[in-house]
This record gives sequence, structure tokens and C-alpha cells, in this order.
Amino acid sequence: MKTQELIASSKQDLVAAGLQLPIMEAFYTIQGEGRFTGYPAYFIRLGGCDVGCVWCDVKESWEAGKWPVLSIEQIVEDALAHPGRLAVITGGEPLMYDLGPLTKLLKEKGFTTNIETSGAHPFSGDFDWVCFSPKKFKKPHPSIYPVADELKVVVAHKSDFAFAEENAGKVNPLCELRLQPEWSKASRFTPEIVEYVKRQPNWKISLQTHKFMDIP
Ligand SMILES: C[S@@+](CC[C@H](N)C(=O)[O-])C[C@H]1O[C@@H](n2cnc3c(N)ncnc32)[C@H](O)[C@@H]1O
Ligand SMILES: Nc1nc2[nH]cc(C(=O)O)c2c(=O)[nH]1
Ligand code: SF4
Ligand SMILES: [Mg+2]
Repeated sequence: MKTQELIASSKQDLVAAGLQLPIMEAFYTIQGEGRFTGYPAYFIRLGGCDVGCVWCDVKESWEAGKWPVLSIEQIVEDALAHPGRLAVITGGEPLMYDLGPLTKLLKEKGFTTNIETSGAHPFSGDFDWVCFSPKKFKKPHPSIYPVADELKVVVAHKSDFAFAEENAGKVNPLCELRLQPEWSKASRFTPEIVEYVKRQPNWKISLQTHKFMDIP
């Protein structure tokens, strides 16, 4: 093998081992959604997603090859520059990667670890909170159901209520249940979500509050 090919293949091996990861962006902000809405948090957005949600609000994340590959040491060093110690791993679809090494290092440095995932790939990593947002576009992997702490279903169509119930029947009984309006259809679906949650009080509402605040 030529030197260049050797370097390329060893880089792929490091990504496969979860020691280096493609990073689209990382930013310190306020968690806008779900259980930890309002908490300061450092977001680590991994590049790459093969789920293909038609209404995805970060389509530019989908192509993994577009983003720089950083070592987990560098990712965590960048996170440590901010005072908050809540890290949210998102994407793209973060479970395309082995998140064991990154979450281990984050925890060693004192972070609480949360994930935002569609659950479309096998679960990995040591997480304090797993936010599972299943998608019709790619079936969740069965490994997500027992570990989900929060089920957050985006409502973009009337059939999404039935899809939400179908997934609620598979998660563990302590999993918190939330419905989140798809941003561009929020005026159409928020009133229906409000009535649904009033009738079915095992559900709660999640809004993308960062978009109202106009922050990342
Ligand atoms: C961009 S995704 C990245 C993490 C992972 N791929 C996932 O889908 O859970 C982060 C969160 O935003 C939600 N989301 C994406 N686009 C949205 C939209 N247009 N309106 C409301 N929520 C959206 C997803 O369902 C998920 O809960
Ligand atoms: N502020 C803020 N909160 C978020 N919660 C989940 C997000 C995501 O894209 O995963 C997100 C995001 O992009 N920004
Ligand atoms: S799974 Fe997440 S990142 Fe992937 S397309 Fe759907 S919302 Fe976007
Ligand atoms: Mg977002």
C-alpha cells in the first residue's frame, strides 16, 4: 500500500473505533428541547446521517465526509473551555459512530452526557440521558428501546400521533413521553398536540425554544 492509502485507512480505523469523529460544529448554548430545556449545554454535532427526514432542520449535516475529523481528546478539550458541564451529543445521527470512547472521556472530565438520537443504529456510549426521537424514514434499532429516558416524537402529519403511541408501547415504562411540533408546521399542529396532551396526560409538549430565542 502507498503511504497516502495507509494514512487514509488508519484514519478510517480511528473513526470506526470512535477515537476520532467528524464534527460539523460544537457550541455552548441553552438546551432548547425536551427534559433539559433551559439548561446551559455544550452541543457536539457529529457529521453524517442516513435517515433522510424530509423536514430535517440540519440537512447540511448528512454528508459525513464534508466535516473535519477530530480526536476525542480535542473535542473534550474544546468542551472544557466553557463553564457548563452538560454535554449533548447530536448530529447528524450520532449513533452511526461508537460513542464509547468519547462519552468515557467526557465523564472522566466531569461532564454529564446526553444524546439526541433517532435510534436508527445500534446503541453505544455511556449516557446519563437518552433522548430518542424515532423516525418513519428509517426504523429504529431494537437496542434503543430499553435505554431511552425520553421519547420525543416530531409531529409533522396527523399519522404521527399513532406513530408516537406505537413507539411508546416499546420503550420502558419510566420513559418520559413528549410530542414536538415540526417547526414549519407548528401553527397547524400545535393546537392538535395541545388537545392530545390534555386528553392523554401521559404525554407532554416539547417546543424548540432556542428557535424562539434565536440562539443556536
Ligand atoms: C437534528 S436532530 C439530530 C439528532 C438525531 N439525528 C435525531 O433525529 O434525533 C435533533 C432533534 O431535532 C429534531 N428535529 C429535526 N428537525 C426538526 C424540525 N424541523 N422540527 C422539529 N424538530 C426537529 C429531531 O427529531 C431531533 O429530536
Ligand atoms: N439550543 C438547541 N437545543 C437543541 N436541542 C436539540 C438540538 C439538536 O439539534 O439536537 C438542539 C439545537 O440545535 N440547539
Ligand atoms: S435523523 Fe436527525 S439528523 Fe438525520 S435527517 Fe432525521 S432529524 Fe435530521
Ligand atoms: Mg437542532
